[in-house]
Amino acid sequence: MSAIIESQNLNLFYGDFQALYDINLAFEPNEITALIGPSGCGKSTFLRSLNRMNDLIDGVKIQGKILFQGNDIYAPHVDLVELRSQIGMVFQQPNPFPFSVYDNVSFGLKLAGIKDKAQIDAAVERSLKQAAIWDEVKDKLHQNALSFSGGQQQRICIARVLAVSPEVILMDEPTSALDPISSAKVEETMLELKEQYTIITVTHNLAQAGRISDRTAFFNAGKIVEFDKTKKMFLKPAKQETADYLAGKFG
Ligand SMILES: Nc1ncnc2c1ncn2[C@@H]1O[C@H](COP(=O)(O)OP(=O)(O)OP(=O)(O)O)[C@@H](O)[C@H]1O
Repeated sequence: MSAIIESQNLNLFYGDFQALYDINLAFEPNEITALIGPSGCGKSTFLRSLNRMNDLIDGVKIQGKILFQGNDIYAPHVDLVELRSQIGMVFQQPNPFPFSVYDNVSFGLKLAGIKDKAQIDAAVERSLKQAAIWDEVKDKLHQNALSFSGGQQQRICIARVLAVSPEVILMDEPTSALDPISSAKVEETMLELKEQYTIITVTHNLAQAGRISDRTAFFNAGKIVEFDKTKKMFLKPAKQETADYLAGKFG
């Protein structure tokens, strides 16, 4: 299989501080990859590099390449709105806009210039169904998204990403702000979504990584220590450092 998105010798600096060192990771389509590691090891920084969210931060310097479908996303003239519709992101805190469910989910389509109401209605329904929230909101599409529970808001945010038909979905601790039942629903949704999308998720929850991910990348101090199939890494890690982290000896 060939990777849908990959980093090649990625180094990232915040001013003088180097946060990532020579990261080479290739992500297979239709898989969930978990990024794990102790606090501050660079997981979120790496995730944000994959759709250029770090561009928003002053003083960031990036070396190396991120190839998406073979093309360097840091090449000049890359359209960032288009890039972020192909590589969407879901954040730790559900962050719906303070307007209706319908307006949240259709936001990206309208931004892309789509005006046909029937087309927008169909995309809103498809996305909410894929995000496993349709049944809960179908009669409340014009209710403010902020009036729903945290778990529902997170699935509305997932639907907002899906509406613009991404290939890759980046998730930064998507369940850590949720109660266990909402978390389980989001995990179930992720497993359904991988049939059609590629998911890369940061998680502090090793049990969650074990439950839902196909592969795991273990970061420590800005470097990749180990990257392998999750079952293999969790049962028989290649490096002592990984074994110690998985055993809870640090981090
Ligand atoms: N905007 C920034 N400016 C300067 N340094 C930053 C910035 N964002 C992150 N860092 C530093 O880069 C390093 C990696 O941070 P990052 O948030 O990527 O780690 P993480 O593994 O995602 O951590 P956590 O699990 O706590 O979220 C840390 O030392 C952090 O302090």
